[in-house]
Amino acid sequence: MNRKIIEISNLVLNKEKHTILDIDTFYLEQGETIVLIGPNGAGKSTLLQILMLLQRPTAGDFYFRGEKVRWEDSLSYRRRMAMVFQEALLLETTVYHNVASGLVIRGFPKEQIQERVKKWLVRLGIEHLSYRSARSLSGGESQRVSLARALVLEPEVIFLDEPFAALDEPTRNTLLSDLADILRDTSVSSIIVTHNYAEIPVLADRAVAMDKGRIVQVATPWEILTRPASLGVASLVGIKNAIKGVITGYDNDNGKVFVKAGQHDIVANVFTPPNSEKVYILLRPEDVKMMVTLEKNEANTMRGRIGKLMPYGNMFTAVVDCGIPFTATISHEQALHGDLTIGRDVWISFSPDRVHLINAQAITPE
Ligand SMILES: Nc1ncnc2c1ncn2[C@@H]1O[C@H](COP(=O)(O)OP(=O)(O)OP(=O)(O)O)[C@@H](O)[C@H]1O
Repeated sequence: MNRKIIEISNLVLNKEKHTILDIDTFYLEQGETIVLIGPNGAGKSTLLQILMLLQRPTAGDFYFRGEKVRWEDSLSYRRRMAMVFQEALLLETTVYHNVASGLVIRGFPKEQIQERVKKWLVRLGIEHLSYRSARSLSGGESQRVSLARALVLEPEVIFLDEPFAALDEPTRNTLLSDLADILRDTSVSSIIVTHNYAEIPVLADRAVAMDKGRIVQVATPWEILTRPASLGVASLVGIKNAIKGVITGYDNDNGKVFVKAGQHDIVANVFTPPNSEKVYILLRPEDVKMMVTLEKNEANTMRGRIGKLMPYGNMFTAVVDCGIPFTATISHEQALHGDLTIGRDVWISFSPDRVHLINAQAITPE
């Protein structure tokens, strides 16, 4: 059985002599959630518009449930989809009528409308707001209404374009977790655009990274967060250490690669190293441990001085100058008990398992 709900290939969108999108292949499977990331202007929203059949590409194949899309019937496909935007676009009426409106337009019988609207108001925790004017709602409540409006249609695919971007952090976190539960419990397939990589492990079955109108990586959440394919993707997923190095040796039997970075010899446990001598060493700040006293002098342990402290969610990161700067997150204990002072001499350490190497030869400075 073809589990692909949406499949596109060789898709190109040109506007005013510029290529806005150029995508070889992309698909979305039944029940799957894809999180789409990319810098501003990468083409994420434009891709959603094409997948929603709101914009026709210049060229390319587009299949919906295995059948070639008929653009002249775009409305019939759109009725099987729903969209949620960053700003809740609500009608100036009650919450109940906002949620019911799509079903009314589609001519559903009254009892079915009441039943479905109630179900989704309850599911999104907004039943108590049913008779409130949509105008009087907070940002978080409005976005819950937007989600209910989309989900009440029981679409086959739902597209969400930065749905949490305008919300404060606690509101965002509860809504994020509720949405993740809903997406797991229903058979709806979804594509969610975000600039917040922390949403990837909560929501995604697969993550897709775009840049300059192209798809540059498709990966599992774990892969994209720890094994980004390029410096661009690394910066999108919060990798704060991208250190230039040169490969000095290999231990192929044990999957080890030795890299010189500044005056340091770094060990990476990597079975398929990049095909170049010059590399970037990529490391998540969470994988760099900072210590005031040295516990064990293992591989990849070095001495340095705290040069900068920065907020990082509810925590901090320290930039430790070891000849080259390494960014480390600081444990709760260290944050609470005052090990943090700029100028303090510390040790940092990271496991060879956590080191990801990418080719630096292919990267030309912009
Ligand atoms: N109708 C159009 N005519 C010309 N250029 C367009 C048109 N629509 C989009 N673009 C350009 O296409 C590029 C992709 O825009 P798009 O909004 O899809 O990016 P995005 O990844 O969603 O960005 P953001 O994260 O800022 O929302 C941008 O450079 C934009 O200016």
